Amino acid sequence: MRLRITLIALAGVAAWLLPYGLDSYAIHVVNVILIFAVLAVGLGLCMGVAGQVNLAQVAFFGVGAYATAILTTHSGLGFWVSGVLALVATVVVGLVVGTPALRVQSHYLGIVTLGLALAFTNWVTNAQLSGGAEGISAIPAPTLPGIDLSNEYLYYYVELIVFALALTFGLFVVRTGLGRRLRAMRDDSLAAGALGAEVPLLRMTAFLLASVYGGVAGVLYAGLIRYVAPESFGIANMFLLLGMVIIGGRQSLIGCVVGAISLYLVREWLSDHPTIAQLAYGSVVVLVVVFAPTGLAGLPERLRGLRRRRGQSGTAARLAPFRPYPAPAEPPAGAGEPILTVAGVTMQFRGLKALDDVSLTVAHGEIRGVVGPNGSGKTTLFNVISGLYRPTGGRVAFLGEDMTASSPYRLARAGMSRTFQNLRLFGDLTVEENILVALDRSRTLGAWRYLLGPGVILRQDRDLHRRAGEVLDRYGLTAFAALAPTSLPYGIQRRVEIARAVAAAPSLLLLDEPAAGLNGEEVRQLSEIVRSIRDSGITVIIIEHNMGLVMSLCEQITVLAGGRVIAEGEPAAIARTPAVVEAYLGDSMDTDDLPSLPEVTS
Ligand SMILES: Nc1ncnc2c1ncn2[C@@H]1O[C@H](COP(=O)(O)OP(=O)(O)OP(=O)(O)O)[C@@H](O)[C@H]1O
Repeated sequence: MRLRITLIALAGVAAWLLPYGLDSYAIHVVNVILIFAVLAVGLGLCMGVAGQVNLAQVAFFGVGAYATAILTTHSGLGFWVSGVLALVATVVVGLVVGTPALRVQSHYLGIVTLGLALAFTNWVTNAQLSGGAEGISAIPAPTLPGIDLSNEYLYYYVELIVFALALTFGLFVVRTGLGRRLRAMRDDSLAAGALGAEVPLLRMTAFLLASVYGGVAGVLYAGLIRYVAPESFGIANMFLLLGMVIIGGRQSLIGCVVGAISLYLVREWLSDHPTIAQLAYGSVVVLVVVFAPTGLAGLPERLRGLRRRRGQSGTAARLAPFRPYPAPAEPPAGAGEPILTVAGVTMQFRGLKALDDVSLTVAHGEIRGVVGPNGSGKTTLFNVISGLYRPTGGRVAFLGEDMTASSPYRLARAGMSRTFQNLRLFGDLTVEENILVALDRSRTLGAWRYLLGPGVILRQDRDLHRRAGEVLDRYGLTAFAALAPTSLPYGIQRRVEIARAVAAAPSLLLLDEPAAGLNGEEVRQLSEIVRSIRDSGITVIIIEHNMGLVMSLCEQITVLAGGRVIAEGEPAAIARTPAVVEAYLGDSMDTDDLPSLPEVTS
């Protein structure tokens, strides 16, 4: 920590003294680099941190610059007033660009945003208001009392302060709740949604953030160059920006700044050879993508990883025992009442009926098993219940409300949480951050606090870290808190996923084959964990092929075969049901002295 503060202080002093050693050309280059650095940080937030393809960053930049130019020259407004209005205009454009993000998947956004960027260049080249191909010149220099900002040495300090604020704000976002949710969405939007992250709004927020940075850079550019023309906001500069972010490291904002500095210097160096310059950027980007996919900023971490793989280091951390939840003093409210009702649900995938008129009711406080042969529709049932699939027929009611086809994040916020058959942990987040994403219930619409109440955000974050520490401790995972979950043995990853699902404070927990890939001792621990979760007041539905576990853990079992419920009842009775034995259990189970159960006819 002390080293970090010293480094920041040294960088601050160096940046403050920098103009003293520079001639007028060099300070101009530095000023332009700072503007590109602000742009790159904005693009890094949207593309790198949030994983949203954004080819409209250069258009945001253009809107900021052009709006300032138009307002100062045509409307006669002062520079700073125009700058603020230009920023508002850019944010409005950001909202428009971000709107498709509410519905369209990330890779299509590339096309949508590219279209918008091209439309912008087209408009400014042809519109009278924007001065056509000639652009707008004679933008008045910004003024500050007693300071002549037409002097680039002094303008540098304005830019430096804005850049420092922009970078600090970006880092603040990345390291707190909003940034964690954005990163979780980038890693696995499906799992993030299932934990309550409002994915569509988060996507939109990513574009809004990018637009703010684009607008700020545009205003600074208008004040520095005092002339705007279409070629500054065209596709060539968009690719330059993309190169900066890719080279620097998409996920690291500091990396984006390093990328902006290095690529702009290369551009300056090759400014007399534009064709070679384009080829050079292209080659550098390709080399980075192949040899350092995480960018320059990710290199130290990759080298550490390499050393670990060579056995020079490694974690000796051990899984500690699970500490059971204290049982609540009184039974949970509504005990015995239905918490989930699935009524006549059908799920048709083109020619295949994965679920056929499935009905079941689960009571508060129950552990329900769902079993059946491979392909019988168990996971599809979970996907319908948790909102990932919209059923072709039937209804799902949760906590007394019809929630059929509600989006996963709404169901998660209503109190439903789940794990996945094929583990969906956020691989680029640490184990602790995985838990933090689940614990954090803040609404995306509350993100305005980042601007107006950062103190509240910091306090919330401290509290979340404390609670994450408690969760990790309960699940015996403290030693793994700072590690990437994917670097851990399978059994530990399964436990992290369960801890994460429970951290979301559900009333209903869906576990999809939690024992898959676990050894005997791990299955025993799992059984203890699930029972304790239930005893703490959470209803559990568990899909499992491990019949020993299901029989010992579940109070009720629903058996699916070919997408239909073929039997339902207590474990002992299920094991005696001829249709179940025939469809699933085979004759390997000793069922002689178990009572038989009437088959469910539907
Ligand atoms: N998105 C989808 N598109 C098309 N078919 C699907 C889709 N999801 C599931 N299916 C099909 O639906 C059927 C039921 O699959 P599901 O994964 O629900 O079975 P399961 O009982 O969970 O199997 P397992 O025990 O192997 O996990 C399968 O035939 C599967 O191929």
